[in-house]
Amino acid sequence: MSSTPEFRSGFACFVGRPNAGKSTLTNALVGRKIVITSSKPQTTRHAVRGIVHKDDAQLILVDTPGLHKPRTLLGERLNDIVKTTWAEVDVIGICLPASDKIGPGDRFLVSEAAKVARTPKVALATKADLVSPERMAEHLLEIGRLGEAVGIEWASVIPVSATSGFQVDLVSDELAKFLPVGMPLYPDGEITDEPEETLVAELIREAALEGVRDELPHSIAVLVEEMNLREGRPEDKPLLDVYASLYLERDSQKGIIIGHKGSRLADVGARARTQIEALLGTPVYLDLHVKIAKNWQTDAKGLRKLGF
Ligand SMILES: Nc1nc2c(ncn2[C@@H]2O[C@H](COP(=O)(O)OP(=O)(O)OP(=O)(O)O)[C@@H](O)[C@H]2O)c(=O)[nH]1
Repeated sequence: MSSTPEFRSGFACFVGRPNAGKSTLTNALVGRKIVITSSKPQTTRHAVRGIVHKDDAQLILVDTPGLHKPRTLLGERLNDIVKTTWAEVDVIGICLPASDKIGPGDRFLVSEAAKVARTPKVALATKADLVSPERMAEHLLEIGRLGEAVGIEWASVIPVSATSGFQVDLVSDELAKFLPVGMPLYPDGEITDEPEETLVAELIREAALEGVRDELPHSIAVLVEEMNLREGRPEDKPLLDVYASLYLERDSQKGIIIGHKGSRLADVGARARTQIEALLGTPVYLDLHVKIAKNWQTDAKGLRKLGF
């Protein structure tokens, strides 16, 4: 038998009241890197915030909308969505900043999380660098008591500082323990901390290149012209409008990309749209136009912008 531990892959999300340090911890874990790839089917319909690549695991951090005390039916529905996510991930990290006393906001979140009984929960005492060891000890006791009060058995309780790096690796090790054994869901692909427009452009480019990479090796560039949430949509049914141009170098390449009666371009659009939705966690309307980049070829800055 091999002594190599099995590879694990799966999903985690961070829960915590505003300012609890979720984003900072996500960035620290991911190392400011977000991996985007289009060569594998996305396995989550939630927004991927970052992917932690470890030797023996791949931890995909997904985003959830904030949970609020429901005052309306819509509020309740939104909370249902959040709890569905909590039930779908493999482990939940609950961020409780050591710099603050546990308050009603924390209590509400933790008691809601307790209702998602089957997902393991790791308590993270964030912002450890801001407090004395005595205060941290007190905080850890409070966390223990809070768990008991709401019926959560913490899988572990970890002090961590995202800004100093203290125990950030321990957090990823601990979260990874709860992932199922499985192959990486994302390849070790391109790593970037680019803004969303660039990531979206890259997804469209990948979709367009699929199957024609040999014919059009470096000839496709994509520019996202505009990306906006459509106005007037109900809060629980957002739609993101994405207007993008797909630039080719020569007229003769148009046929390859567009296909018979536009069939290939329609496929490219559909594939890209699915990917963008998985990345951003929002339904997307994608308007994709094919253009020739002749004018760009004399414009060095424009070419660079397009990635030629
Ligand atoms: N000193 C210190 N500050 C931190 C740490 N983590 C986060 N912060 C700060 O705390 C503030 C909130 O951090 P965020 O990561 O944005 O918190 P969040 O939970 O994502 O907040 P929301 O997006 O509002 O839900 C920021 O000013 C961070 O710089 C930490 O480990 N140490």
